[in-house]
Amino acid sequence: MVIQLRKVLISDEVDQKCVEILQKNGIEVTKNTKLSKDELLRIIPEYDGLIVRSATKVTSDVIEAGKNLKIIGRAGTGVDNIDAEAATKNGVIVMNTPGGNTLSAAEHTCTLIIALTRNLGAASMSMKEGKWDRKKFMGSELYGKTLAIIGLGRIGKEVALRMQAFGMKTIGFDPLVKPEECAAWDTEWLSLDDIWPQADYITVHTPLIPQTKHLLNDTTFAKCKKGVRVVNCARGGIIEEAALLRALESGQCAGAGLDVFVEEPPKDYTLAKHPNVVATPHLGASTVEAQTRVAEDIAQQFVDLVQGKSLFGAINAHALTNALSPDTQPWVHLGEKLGMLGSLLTKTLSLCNVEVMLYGPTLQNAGAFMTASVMVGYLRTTRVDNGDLLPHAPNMINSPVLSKHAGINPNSNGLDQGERAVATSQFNLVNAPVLANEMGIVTTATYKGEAEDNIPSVTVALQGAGGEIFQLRGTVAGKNTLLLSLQGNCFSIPASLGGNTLVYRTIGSAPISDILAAITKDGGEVSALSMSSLCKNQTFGIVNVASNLPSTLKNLSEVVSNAYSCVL
Ligand SMILES: NC(=O)c1ccc[n+]([C@@H]2O[C@H](COP(=O)([O-])OP(=O)(O)OC[C@H]3O[C@@H](n4cnc5c(N)ncnc54)[C@H](O)[C@@H]3O)[C@@H](O)[C@H]2O)c1
Ligand SMILES: O=C(O)[C@H](O)COP(=O)(O)O
Repeated sequence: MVIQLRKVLISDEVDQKCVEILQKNGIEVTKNTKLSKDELLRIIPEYDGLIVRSATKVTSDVIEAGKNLKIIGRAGTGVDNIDAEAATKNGVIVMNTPGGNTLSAAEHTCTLIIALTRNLGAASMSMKEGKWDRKKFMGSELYGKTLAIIGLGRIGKEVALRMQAFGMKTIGFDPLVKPEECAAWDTEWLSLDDIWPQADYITVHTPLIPQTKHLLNDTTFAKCKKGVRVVNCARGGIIEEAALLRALESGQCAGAGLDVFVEEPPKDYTLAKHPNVVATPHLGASTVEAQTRVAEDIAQQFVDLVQGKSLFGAINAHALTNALSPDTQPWVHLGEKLGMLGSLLTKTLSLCNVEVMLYGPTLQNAGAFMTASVMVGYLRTTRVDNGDLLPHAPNMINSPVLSKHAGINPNSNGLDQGERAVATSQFNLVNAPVLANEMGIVTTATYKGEAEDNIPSVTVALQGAGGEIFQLRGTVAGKNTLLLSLQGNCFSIPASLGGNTLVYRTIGSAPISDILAAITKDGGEVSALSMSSLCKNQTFGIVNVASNLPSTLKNLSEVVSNAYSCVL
């Protein structure tokens, strides 16, 4: 999958370095940070790429309107303002810049902890009002206190290291970090239930996901020490705002440092205005250094992706890992072509399993992209044929997905009579695995070592609901994609897969001269024909057509059992 980016829109305040790097690499850039939602919807079809921070809400309607959109870049960490599921289904890569603002966010968290413990916000406000109130703002030391860190990832770790310098004991919880890992940076891993009663300070550094939403609520506040102080520099909603207000009012919570809010900007400022709250307007990443870093990172990541060098930062393109190098491109094309052929030749199969078997060391790590590319080809062939049927039987599960993504009216039976080969290009390595899964198709890839004939190759087994299996085997020679066998029927001279192609199956054998004559009568000009061996009383043929594809296969259909035309 070669990604071409001609035009990129930057719709949030991103450092100018981003523009410079993209332009230097031949990408046209528009920066407009004042777009309304309607304006964004109107202009997004012009762009291949979109770069945002947290202000632009990249909702499913924006993604669907972005007909040319290939990538959405987040100059920062959190991607919760981007509908990543909609992006995946539409084949759009979502990419962030992990780590670019870690230090700034960690420093801001530490600032909030320190500000809380010495009443900095309120004391400073009172000075501005001309007051000299020393008694009111008695603070407490951090030395010897326990800081609980929920989420021991990049920022959590940096906060621990910094607050240890104040003599704080750091404890924490993270389901994905092992106790020995955080012990290496002097942080004790504890369960949440063990954490609540021990913590003097709690800081959260997780994404906002169902498991972390309202992690601190009435119940968990009640388990904490009276006078616990809390900090949220991660995402609004990890600490339930209403519960926090109640805990502040009752004194169960002595103070809160908040950089993020459920609604930004908040409609209701009650929490921010509370005397025991230090609040900032989502400033964790707002430093010159972090903004320069994330701007450079996202631009360079775009350029590296276009140049096929790296997929760093992509969060939804698992199948693209290992798929970018020029050496793998012919294999990706082979997968697509085997998927298309398989789809054509198994019209009545209600597909439920696809097994991709990989032979030869070059394909050892190719499972994800080969499976995805087979599914791309399979799904794209929905409308390929000589115009009569969908090649795979639609069912309750797959038809809405197929219809939507192939642009077919779900209320019609599929194609209009006479409709010709039209591959749907919406399918790509990003969305095909997800859509296949949604259609109830289970895909597996297995590396099998060397093939018996030592040819590096891919065998695809398509299995229907009744257990019937259709197998295709192919290989790559240089940039050429070749078919080695269909259903075990071998092509002694591998069939070249590419361009305008006719595919046929005969029961028993049929004279080549009759087949060639029929194609000529149908209006096709044959440039090559490869015929398989006769096996299980059938043969297959692949015909490369030099002319346009014939508009009818009437004559060919009279001498073979099945005939199809497609563009491979
Ligand atoms: N305020 C800001 O300006 C600002 C700046 C940068 C990042 N952030 C936010 O900070 C948060 C952390 O960022 P990061 O770069 O450290 O991310 P990260 O991915 O490095 O770390 C997040 C950690 O949370 C852990 N986690 C997931 N579910 C959990 C759960 N149920 N309980 C405990 N831990 C859980 C993960 O395992 C991971 O280790 C994100 O929400 C990010 O959006 C905010
Ligand atoms: O997740 C992030 O990177 C931070 O929340 C920063 O958001 P911002 O780019 O809008 O400042």
